[in-house]
Amino acid sequence: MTIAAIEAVGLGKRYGRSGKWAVQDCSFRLPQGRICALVGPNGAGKSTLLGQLAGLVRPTRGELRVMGRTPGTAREQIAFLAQEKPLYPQFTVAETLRMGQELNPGRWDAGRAARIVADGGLDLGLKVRELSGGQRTRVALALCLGKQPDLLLLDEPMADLDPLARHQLMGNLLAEAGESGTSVVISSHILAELEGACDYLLLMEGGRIRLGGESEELLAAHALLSGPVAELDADTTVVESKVTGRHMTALIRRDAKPVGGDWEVDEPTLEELLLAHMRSPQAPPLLTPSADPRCGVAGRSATEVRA
Ligand SMILES: Nc1ncnc2c1ncn2[C@@H]1O[C@H](COP(=O)(O)OP(=O)(O)OP(=O)(O)O)[C@@H](O)[C@H]1O
Repeated sequence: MTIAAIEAVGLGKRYGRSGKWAVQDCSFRLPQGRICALVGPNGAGKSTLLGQLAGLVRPTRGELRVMGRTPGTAREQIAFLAQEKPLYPQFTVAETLRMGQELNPGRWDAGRAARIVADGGLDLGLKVRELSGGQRTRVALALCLGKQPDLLLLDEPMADLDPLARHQLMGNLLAEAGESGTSVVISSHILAELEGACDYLLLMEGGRIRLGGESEELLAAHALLSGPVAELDADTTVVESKVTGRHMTALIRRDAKPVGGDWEVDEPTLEELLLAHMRSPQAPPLLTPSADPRCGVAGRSATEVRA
């Protein structure tokens, strides 16, 4: 099997000796070249996991490999855009890019960094402190992509951008990552911006992975039923069901057998899938084979994971 961009087994992080676990028992793989959405409610553990992947937060437990190496020894292969987007306010945009070049000898792609800045119409002579939040995001992203990382980690990068700038920058990011085969993990609360942009998904909640794998496979592993109120088969895994008067809708895990009864059966949208899981913490976790570090064989259908 080729080396995964990320491989985590039993990963955990507890802040302080008696603090609560911010990340717990996380096991998953991210194959190389994927654009992975990392989603989950506030406090789910996304930033902590990204910090671990960047080699900035030491795991309390478990194993973590990035491109086959421990994150601390793979720093030159990783770029991390934290929520705070640390940049030197007194530097101009041009000086910031020069700093990127000097900090990344042998890896820096000046053309790519300049292109990202130019696409935003940014004046290279402006100081960082004179830029808007969205313009700073663009410069920070240029620094990350100019480094030509094998793994790009983005923690809510688009939060301070207007919808048009978000759309534009996401387009830039996907084009640049696609061209270079960079693996990307991007955390966001804006589900609409992830749909269509990401081909892989990790849903976290309470420090644990709830869903992991190819977005299309995860969607295909579920069915959205609607129809008159009726009993579902006892062996059906129901993620969420809602009754309104005599009408019922249910999101279920699909298995090999066809769905019986008089249901109208649809595939859920990504948003429906994620929201139903976030509202239903009792639903069992699900990893597709490519996301399961214990499953060396690709091509099998998604399997439920014992927590
Ligand atoms: N430095 C820290 N010290 C102590 N606890 C922390 C620290 N950082 C995070 N936590 C706790 O760890 C848990 C996970 O936080 P984290 O920031 O990783 O979640 P998140 O999913 O990124 O949240 P958000 O979507 O709000 O950014 C939370 O309960 C938080 O209070």
